[in-house]
Amino acid sequence: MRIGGIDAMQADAASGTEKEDPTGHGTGTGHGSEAEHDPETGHGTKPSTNTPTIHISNLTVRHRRSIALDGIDLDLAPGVHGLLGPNGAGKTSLIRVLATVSRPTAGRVMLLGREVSGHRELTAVRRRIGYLPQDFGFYPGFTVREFVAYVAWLKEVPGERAGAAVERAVARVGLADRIDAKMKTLSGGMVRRAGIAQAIVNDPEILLLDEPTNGLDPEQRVEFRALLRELGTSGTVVVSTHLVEDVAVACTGVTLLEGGRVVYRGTPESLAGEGAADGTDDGAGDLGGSPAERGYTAVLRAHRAATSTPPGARR
Ligand SMILES: Nc1ncnc2c1ncn2[C@@H]1O[C@H](COP(=O)(O)OP(=O)(O)OP(=O)(O)O)[C@@H](O)[C@H]1O
Repeated sequence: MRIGGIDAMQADAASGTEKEDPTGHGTGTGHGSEAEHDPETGHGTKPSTNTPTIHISNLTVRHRRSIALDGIDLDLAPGVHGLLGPNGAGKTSLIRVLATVSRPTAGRVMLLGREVSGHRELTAVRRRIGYLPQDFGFYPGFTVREFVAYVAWLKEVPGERAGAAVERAVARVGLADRIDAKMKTLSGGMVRRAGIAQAIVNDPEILLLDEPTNGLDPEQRVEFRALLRELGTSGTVVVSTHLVEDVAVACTGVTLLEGGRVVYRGTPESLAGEGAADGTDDGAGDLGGSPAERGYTAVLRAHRAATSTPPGARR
């Protein structure tokens, strides 16, 4: 059986990162191992709203000779956190470490109060995480229902709840009418929505979405923003995107990466304020840039001026 997206996974394997199953989740989700969930909710104990569910200190990720993440510190609590930054900033590298599919070169990562190092911690935490990779594989002959059910099984959603959980996740991404269609018959945007459905099927406490709105039409993007907000009320959502407007509308917090470092943290409102405070005429206004997009540009320019980094400089 051909598996879509297999090339990307082989490239990851060649780069020395952990082997993944076709959906892009790490192997060893611990299916069949001792469950540590709350029997009522299927979750572990939920952290209080202000407790960081993600704690990162001095995180470094190196890919051969390039440094993707350069000793970053980050604490994220429940809410929706937009991860912005130019191409190569390190967004995907960060999300992959948080999803436990690639290992840091150095530093400390704590997810849901657990240090993610040994196999036991990995299997326990993976059940409570949802992950949409930038490119994910799937069996083209699977229906949407089978694809999402497969991930529900990997995540150890109890059998008696799995069927309803799959239908709910698929409905939440607006694919209910295609639930029994084969994956290979879906459009690119629909495949992306099926990918989001598999990421939320276990009602994750940490949800990691790498460019989730890629390929979605404008109507779906608007609906997806509403879903993001809803998901952020019960968990910690990290969304990597180039669409600053998605962050402005749907996120409670913004983290901007450049060159593997955190160069800005704030709210969508404070980011928009950076654009107004900048005062330089960059032409973005003439071209219809929104306040948040002008803020994004202003922060990057200020950072580059301070560090004398030319735009697009390679590390
Ligand atoms: N498998 C790999 N092998 C070698 N270098 C890599 C690999 N993956 C990422 N890199 C490098 O690490 C850096 C960060 O890449 P990453 O994909 O994390 O950035 P990004 O912010 O997600 O970029 P984009 O917005 O283009 O998706 C880049 O310099 C990239 O070339």
